[in-house]
Amino acid sequence: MSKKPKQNYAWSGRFTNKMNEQAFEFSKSIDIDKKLAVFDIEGSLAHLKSLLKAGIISKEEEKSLRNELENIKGKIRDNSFQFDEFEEDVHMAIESVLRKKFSFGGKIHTGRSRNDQVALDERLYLKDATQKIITEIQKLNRNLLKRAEEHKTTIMPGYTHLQRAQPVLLAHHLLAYINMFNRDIQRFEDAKDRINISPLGSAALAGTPFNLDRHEVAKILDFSGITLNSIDSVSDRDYVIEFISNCSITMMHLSRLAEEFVLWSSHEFSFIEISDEFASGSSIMPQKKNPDMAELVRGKVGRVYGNLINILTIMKALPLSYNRDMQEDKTPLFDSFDTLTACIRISSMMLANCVFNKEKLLEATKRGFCNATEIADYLAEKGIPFRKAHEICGKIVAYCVSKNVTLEELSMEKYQEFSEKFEKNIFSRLNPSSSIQLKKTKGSTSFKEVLNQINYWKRKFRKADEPPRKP
Ligand SMILES: N/C(=N\CCC[C@H](N)C(=O)O)N[C@@H](CC(=O)O)C(=O)O
Repeated sequence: MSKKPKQNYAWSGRFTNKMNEQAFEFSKSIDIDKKLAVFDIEGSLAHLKSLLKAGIISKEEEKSLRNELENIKGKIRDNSFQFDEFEEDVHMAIESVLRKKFSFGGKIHTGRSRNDQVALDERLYLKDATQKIITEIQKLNRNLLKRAEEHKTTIMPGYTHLQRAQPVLLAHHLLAYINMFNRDIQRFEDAKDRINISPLGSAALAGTPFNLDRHEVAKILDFSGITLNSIDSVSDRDYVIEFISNCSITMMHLSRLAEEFVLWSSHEFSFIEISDEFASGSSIMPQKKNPDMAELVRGKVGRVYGNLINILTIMKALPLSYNRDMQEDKTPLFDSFDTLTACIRISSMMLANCVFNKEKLLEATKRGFCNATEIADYLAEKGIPFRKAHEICGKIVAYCVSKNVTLEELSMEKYQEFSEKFEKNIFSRLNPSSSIQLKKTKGSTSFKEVLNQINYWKRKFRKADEPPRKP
């Protein structure tokens, strides 16, 4: 005997039969969108005020509904609220409590549709999520700055094409990440302008004949304004796309850091030792210490990129305005937030707890001809056109490769065979520390410039920590 689903229909007037059980299971979203419950209630509380002002509900009705909504909110917060699994979604689940409790409970949905309601809930969720992500990135950047300051004189090879290129300061390398993550913060900040607009009052798509003060509702919910077009209000999911797109860029940056953790912790590099707390072992090979956290961060990028393609595909070619397809936006949205938050936190902890192997980092600058550009620059300073200087230096490197020696090991006579411009001071120039010291351009790896960069970020972070000035 087939089990009849107990569905609570808001549209029972129009329908003779209940929905097929499997169709109901297929289409309900309560298990996913209950994450929006607290935001849904905030929206309903603001809507109540608007209904009261428009004379649609009485003061007493407003009070009873408000108290019940606060009661549900409290239960949701302490996890004791029982979502009715026979309701289709979070909006219905909360509204039905009011409908069941009060004869006037259904008045709450006057001048409102789930179409503007869900857009509102998502925008409220995103206001919160965006600020949380920004805070997590700020913490990561502070950890990066701390490590950079500890290593403001630690020298390492800088790479291009993953080939040793020129000596740089480890601090400089870490500061590069601060710049990347700071741009991520700027992107999330910038998106706030487009999130922070209230769609409530747009109703299903056409607006409502009830005299609802949309600005008042926006003010109560701390939005900076209202959406301009009711059709766009319920059709739009750009804010979800933009958020996941911003998450994807941050994940991409995290994946680059993760990749360097994986490479640098390998025996071949031995630049860092990942703390035991953030590594794992092998069930068979006793010697192994695997950088699993970094690999997982690298791997989870796929989820967030997938979420971006998911939401872009959901929205592609959808006719205006609301379509049920859009219900599918919650999974990629929530997953992107959860995944990114977890990845930032673990990366930050791993970074804070790893040990940089200063000796190995320096040693690596001494092999691989990291100092070859110094020779070309030296000759160019002596008036030889850089192209020619490059060629001379290239020949010296080729000679060293054939003899299996370093640039430091060549004699003065040998240098002069390649160019009479060489003088004794070439040898001090080959030292990685002087290569760093001699850099003059702003933003370069010189000790002075790196210190300037450290101080720049310190000032910036200090300023961000100051309490906002009262107007
Ligand atoms: N079914 C519907 N909207 C549901 C929005 C909520 C849904 N769970 C979602 O997350 O998208 N649209 C109806 C209006 C309504 O139910 O309020 C329509 O336009 O005909």
